Amino acid sequence: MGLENVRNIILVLSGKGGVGKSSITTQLALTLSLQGHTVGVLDIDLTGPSIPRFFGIEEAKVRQAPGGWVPVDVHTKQTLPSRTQTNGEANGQAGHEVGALSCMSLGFLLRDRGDAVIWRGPKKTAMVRQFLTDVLWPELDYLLIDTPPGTSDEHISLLETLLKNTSPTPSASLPFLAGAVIVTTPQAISISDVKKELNFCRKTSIRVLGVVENMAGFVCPNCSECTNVFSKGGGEIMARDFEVPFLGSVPIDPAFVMLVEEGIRPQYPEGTKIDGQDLSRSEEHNGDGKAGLFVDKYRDCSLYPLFDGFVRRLLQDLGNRT
Ligand SMILES: Nc1ncnc2c1ncn2[C@@H]1O[C@H](COP(=O)(O)OP(=O)(O)OP(=O)(O)O)[C@@H](O)[C@H]1O
Ligand code: SF4
Repeated sequence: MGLENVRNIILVLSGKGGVGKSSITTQLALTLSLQGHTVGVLDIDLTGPSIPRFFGIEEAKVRQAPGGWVPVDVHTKQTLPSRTQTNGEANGQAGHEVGALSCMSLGFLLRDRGDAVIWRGPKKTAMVRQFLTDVLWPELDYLLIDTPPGTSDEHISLLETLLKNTSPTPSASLPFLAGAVIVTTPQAISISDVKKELNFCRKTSIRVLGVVENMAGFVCPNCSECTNVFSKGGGEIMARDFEVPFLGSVPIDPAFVMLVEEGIRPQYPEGTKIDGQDLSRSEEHNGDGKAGLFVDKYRDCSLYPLFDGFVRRLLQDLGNRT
């Protein structure tokens, strides 16, 4: 079984496509790594494997070893230089310890990036099983599984295989199926879809670790304003109704898109604040294009402080089992 080196498994689910599930998975993984944990990401969104694009490693190829596939390293364990805050105080660290991050996705196995995957149920089922059993993960604190939207053949085979090979409690030697993070957007349609996802978790006894409401507002690239484009708060109300934790709202940040698309380090106008946190930094950065580590640039993104908070809350709930 390819999961024997994994301590905790977290699923990322969404009721419908395009709500930002893969971008949330990416940011949860980067944040866990920035908190010093060793992380893996398994992308089983077979019809739209986008995780390699988010990490900027689309050209990477997975190596076949005698026991299975060797996942691609997004970055290794290392120390990044510490950041200096705008108030001039160093953050108190000699450096920032970052845990290793590796990734497996069908995207690495397709001959051409544009190749479409049009498979029937049995082939999808076989592929998901193979991804769960044949990937040679290194020792991982957390494995995040990015799933396709909705509740599909992939989900059923994923759960069948996982429930056989994981433990529902953190005490056993098997990986702990910690639960699921559910991603939604504020629009009503996506919220009604996500209710189906919450019901799916109830029926399958998957613990909901939290709901994230993505694209809840817009960070203006010209001024320090974050505007709520859609009505905010639907995700929180729904989480309350279902008695599951609400992790928080994530605004649309054009700087995050530029980071993913162009590899450009996020920069914000003086005084930009999100949830009261000042994002301006005293350091001057030039546009360093594709060069430089993705995780290092992500530290400057407005969304990182939010995810840092989400992950801390989530791990506290889980009892920080690493
Ligand atoms: N908070 C955000 N700020 C800026 N861009 C975002 C944000 N969330 C998502 N995006 C962008 O929206 C697009 C869709 O996001 P993503 O691919 O994560 O959605 P998805 O739910 O995984 O989609 P699918 O189900 O089709 O795979 C991506 O280009 C992503 O960069
Ligand atoms: S929020 Fe203000 S600065 Fe930003 S685009 Fe709108 S009007 Fe312009």
